[in-house]
Amino acid sequence: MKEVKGLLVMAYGTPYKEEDIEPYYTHIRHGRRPSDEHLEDLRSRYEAIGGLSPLAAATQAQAEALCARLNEVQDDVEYKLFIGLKHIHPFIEDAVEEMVAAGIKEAVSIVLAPHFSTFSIKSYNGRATEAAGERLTITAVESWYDEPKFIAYWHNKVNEIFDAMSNEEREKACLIVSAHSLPTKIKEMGDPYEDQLIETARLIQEASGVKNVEVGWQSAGQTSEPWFGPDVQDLTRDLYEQKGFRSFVYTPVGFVTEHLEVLYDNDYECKVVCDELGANYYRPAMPNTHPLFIDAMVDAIHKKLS
Ligand SMILES: CC1=C(CCC(=O)O)c2cc3nc(cc4[nH]c(cc5[nH]c(cc1n2)c(C)c5CCC(=O)O)c(CCC(=O)O)c4C)C(CCC(=O)O)=C3C
Ligand SMILES: [Fe+2]
Repeated sequence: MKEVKGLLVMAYGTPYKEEDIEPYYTHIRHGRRPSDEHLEDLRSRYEAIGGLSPLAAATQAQAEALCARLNEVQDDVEYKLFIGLKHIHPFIEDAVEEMVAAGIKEAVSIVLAPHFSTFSIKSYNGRATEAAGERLTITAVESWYDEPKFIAYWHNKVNEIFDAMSNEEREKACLIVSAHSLPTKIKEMGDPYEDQLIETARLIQEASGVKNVEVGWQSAGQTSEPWFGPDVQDLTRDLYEQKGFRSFVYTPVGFVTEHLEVLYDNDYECKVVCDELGANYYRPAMPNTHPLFIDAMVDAIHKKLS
């Protein structure tokens, strides 16, 4: 009989219904309730993308596709899927309890976010191992931002857009590669997050041959401490004015699906800036369950386990 192992897929989580927004936001804020104003702001952003986020369904689909593919490409292990979310049920701790209850002794985990940071991946993995204790062993994939098939997914998408432009448009077009901003203080703790995004951008540029590539940050929190910048909206204005770019192609590679940050911060906010400037806005489809993307995560898992 095949050995059974747990596949723990972790992701951010999103409200399932309107009433979930407040506890969800409170959880993100480490238990401190957001002000009515902040709550209303978040509510209106979900409303602007059509109610709630497609993230819950997308996470489920990605996790199932990953598990199915892992079981398809090898014969030694039977992977059983468990989904654990950071800010809403089923929480990471719930998934670990389910694994224990299912008699799982060994699991491999992966987070549906490509870049490592102490604020993101480290905290997901810490919660999983803490919950597991001595009861099961979890081997964690820490990052996969440079997986060749992940880069291939993005450079194919980018090339499709740039190839469809006229030569004239292409000369004045810029690719903006971005991730969720984080407080810059993480750098003092030796956090690789910023360098990993810069490396993703370099790899996409190298593979695609696109001439104009810039790194930007998005969705920064509203606190007094400094966050990574430039913000993608300010960057768009500066590039338009200072470098004369007239078309912008946004690849929010720190995310893997069309959720609030992409649908609002890119497709609404960046689009508004482009419209104001009279520049062209492009945002290729997110990876979702694209085979190249799923296989990139399969490769990352196999490398980790080898
Ligand atoms: C690094 C990172 C990722 C990528 C890595 C990963 O995926 O783990 C990520 C993803 C996501 N973040 C998401 C949602 C939110 N993040 C927030 C707030 C924050 N995120 C942060 C960091 C990150 N976030 C931080 C440092 C804050 C400030 C916290 C504070 O206040 O101290 C807030 C509060 C309101 C606001 O600021 O917008 C919301 C609603 C959704 C789901 C969207 C949907 O529902 O479709 C997703 C995928
Ligand atoms: Fe977030």
